[in-house]
Amino acid sequence: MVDRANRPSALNAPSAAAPGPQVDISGSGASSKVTATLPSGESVEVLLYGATVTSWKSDGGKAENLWVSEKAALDGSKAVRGGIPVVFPVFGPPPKDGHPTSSLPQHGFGRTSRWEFLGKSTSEDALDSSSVKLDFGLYTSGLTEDARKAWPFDFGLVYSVTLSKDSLQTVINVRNEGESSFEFQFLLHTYFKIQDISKVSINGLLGVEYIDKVLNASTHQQSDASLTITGEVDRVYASIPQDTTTILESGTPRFDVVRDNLSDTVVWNPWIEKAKAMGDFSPDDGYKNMICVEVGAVKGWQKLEKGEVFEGGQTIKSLL
Ligand SMILES: O=P(O)(O)OC[C@H]1O[C@H](O)[C@H](O)[C@@H](O)[C@@H]1O
Repeated sequence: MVDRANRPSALNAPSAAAPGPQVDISGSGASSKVTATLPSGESVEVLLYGATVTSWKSDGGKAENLWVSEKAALDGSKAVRGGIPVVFPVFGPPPKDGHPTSSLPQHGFGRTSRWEFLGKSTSEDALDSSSVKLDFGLYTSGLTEDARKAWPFDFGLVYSVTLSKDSLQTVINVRNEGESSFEFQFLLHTYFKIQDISKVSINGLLGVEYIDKVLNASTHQQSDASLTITGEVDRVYASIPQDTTTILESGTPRFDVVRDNLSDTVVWNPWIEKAKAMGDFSPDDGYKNMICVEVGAVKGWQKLEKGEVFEGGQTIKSLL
């Protein structure tokens, strides 16, 4: 359990032992961000706006794993086009049927709220496998008035981002802090950086049913072991039995995406026309260098009664 009162006082207190992970806070206001770097060079950067991971470098800091648009707003004026936006409490356009999320914007308020940095915890061992965990919090009191009116529930979110040498783990903890129950959806909208979309394939979805948003939300079943991307793709794969989805480039595994207590995965690439039509998507041909593989709980709703907690997340492994 994260202690909400635990604010980082001495972020990088000197110690006699070998240097541990370095954690820094920089920028101000909506541009504030937290950066953590391991002694071996790997790093992660998290914008407080949306608790959006905007960079994750592995391989000693040499390989950036996340795609961020050159025109992404990083000043809190708009959800970040890239990195790992946090989608909560509704995925996509909210239902129009009077569901309690109906007045929220697309993908909810998680990615457009200013989160608090709750602090870091580190672990180190003799084998140079240190890791650092950064905790971020968002509570009803931290919402804009508009968001609070649109979704009038008392909740607490703690989002933990753990950087290890070859992996990044991002986990949400959702607590119902109010008197009445509420329903929500959650998704980690990860934009993976890849070299060439024409050489990418995605494994681990064989046999899974999906809703194809490009084909009028019709239902299909994944019949190929490898999904390749040759045009716009926007699919919601639901109730996936396999824990791991693998992104390959030229047949070589590049990323493993391991789901924890989340049963769905969205695969999205806007392709040529949709990429051009998005004002914050740049360069125009950036769609060749990104693929969104987004783990979540988005088919149906997660319900929490008073005092109940939901936890779910992903571990993404860079396989370079
Ligand atoms: O433009 P955004 O609100 O960030 O949404 C970007 C995309 O997110 C998800 O992947 C959805 O499945 C897509 O339908 C949507 O276009």
